[in-house]
Amino acid sequence: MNKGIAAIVAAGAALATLPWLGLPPFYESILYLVCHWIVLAVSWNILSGYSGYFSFGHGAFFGIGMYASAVFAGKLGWPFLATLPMAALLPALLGLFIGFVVFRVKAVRGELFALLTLAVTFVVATIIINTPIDGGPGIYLNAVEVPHVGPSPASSLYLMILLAAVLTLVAACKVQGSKLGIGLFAIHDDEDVAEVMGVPTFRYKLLAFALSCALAGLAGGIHALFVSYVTVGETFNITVPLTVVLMSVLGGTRHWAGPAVGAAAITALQYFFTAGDHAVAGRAAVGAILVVVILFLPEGILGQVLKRRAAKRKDAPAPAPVAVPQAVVPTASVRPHPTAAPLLEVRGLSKAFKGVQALDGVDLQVRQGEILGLLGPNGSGKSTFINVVSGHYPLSAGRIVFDGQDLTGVPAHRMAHAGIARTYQIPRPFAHMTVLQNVAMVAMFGCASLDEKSAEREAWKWLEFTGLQGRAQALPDDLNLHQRKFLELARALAARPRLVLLDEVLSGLTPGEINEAIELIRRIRDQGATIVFVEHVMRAVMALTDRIVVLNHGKLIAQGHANEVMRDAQVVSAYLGKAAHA
Ligand SMILES: Nc1ncnc2c1ncn2[C@@H]1O[C@H](COP(=O)(O)OP(=O)(O)OP(=O)(O)O)[C@@H](O)[C@H]1O
Repeated sequence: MNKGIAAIVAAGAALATLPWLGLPPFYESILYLVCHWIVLAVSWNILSGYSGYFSFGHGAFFGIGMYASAVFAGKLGWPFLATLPMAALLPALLGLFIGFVVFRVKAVRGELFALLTLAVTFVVATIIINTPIDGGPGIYLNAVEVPHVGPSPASSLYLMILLAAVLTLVAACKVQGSKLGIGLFAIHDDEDVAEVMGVPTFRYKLLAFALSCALAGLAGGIHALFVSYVTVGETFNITVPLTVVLMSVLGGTRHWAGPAVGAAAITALQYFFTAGDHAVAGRAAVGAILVVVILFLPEGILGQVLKRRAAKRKDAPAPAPVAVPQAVVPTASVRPHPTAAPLLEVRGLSKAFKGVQALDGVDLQVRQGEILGLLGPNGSGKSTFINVVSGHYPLSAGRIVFDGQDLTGVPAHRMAHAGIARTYQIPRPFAHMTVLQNVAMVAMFGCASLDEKSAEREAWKWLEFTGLQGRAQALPDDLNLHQRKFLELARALAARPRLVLLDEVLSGLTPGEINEAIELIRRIRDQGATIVFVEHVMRAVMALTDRIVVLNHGKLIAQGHANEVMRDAQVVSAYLGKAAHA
């Protein structure tokens, strides 16, 4: 059991003794509310905080849970405990359905997802009030027997919500520490890159959404019995989503415990002011605190504490350098045989953007073990080629066959699993992950598919290889361009790919840095990787490539040995005049 889960279980066990301590009922009722909001805020955070998909529909899932228990126990006479699985299942199914439709559409991210989920709340409310589920008058649960979990009905309700809070916290903690959590954090920072690095983004978002909805529904089911009278007006309003967002932002969304801290703080504050008959002042105080937190602690209370601790760790001496592993010691050069089998074969590859034919029927083979230079004037389609072959963009026509496997139209994460890795011309690291985490996550999700510990070891190896080991705990924003480019390289290599697509890794580097990078690329090939190399720096092209192909207006106009291709009249007129000045 990890430390977080042990702490949650220990705290839960201690709080479970409360009903037998003979304390005034006041404690149970305030703790009920704290646990209630912990379930709602922490469950919301599993999707929205971790992956950045802010949902304003949490009220709908909570409300469906309430109505599930109200209908099954209040109207149909089910024993209350038997209604709770339904209270969790029904919102989870709705979440899966919404996610299945919405998560496929790239345009529905950010504020559109928030608005869409808010709209779901009103749609669900309208259906419930206009059908026999409620029909208007609300549902009474006075006659429903409270399960005898504790010494009194109030303490039984408290114990049930306490158990739900423990479950929710354990789930959030487990998710955060798992591959799912790391994938969700990557989605948060850059979903397209996460997919290209091997994260099955669609599946992960669906899983997180379903879990988040199920836990909100569970809180709703218990709350139906707590309030004992359920109405649409009181259930499906903006209060639940707004409150959980505020609690999570206050506590911090990047840690499972953040929303729990926010939930405890805001509930206690509101209770304090309400008990003193100053409810309005209480709301104003909560609002003022939030303004201060958003302005001065954008990562929330817990986020700030963790940041300070991380900063202290960064100041600590760097861990002893890892021994340079065997794999990075240059071996005898693995030059491709001229008749080596093609690792990648594209046929009729085309990509059209609105009004622009970026790739137009490109046929190309990349042989096992070669460094293929991809050249062409600006706008000729080189980056688009990499974007299409790595799955970043869907192709418009053509076929992609990799190692005999037809990868046409498969999602980008499957291309990564098959062994294709890439760098971005403008580095796109995951901004909230350290350099080490950026590289380790690719070792977990890419072709290597390592477990967390092995992935970290692998990441150290590539940081050592690229000379970034001293910056392992830095955030990408703290790196200069040279280091960010090498981070891109380290990430691509940590996947243990069979084909590496390098998109202008040398642009913007000084001559000394270019020499270093050329040496590095040689060493990558010497380990057996096949490389497609987009570059304008001609001396690097001449020094590194076995073969080059030249694109112009999305069409392949020449291919062969660099010396021959450079003399081709079409290449000279389309590209070389310009390249000479690059
Ligand atoms: N996302 C996009 N949306 C619309 N048009 C695009 C997009 N990406 C590329 N293009 C267009 O496709 C064409 C090819 O662009 P691409 O970036 O592949 O060229 P390139 O050869 O890599 O150029 P450079 O050397 O400047 O990087 C250009 O006309 C470009 O404007």
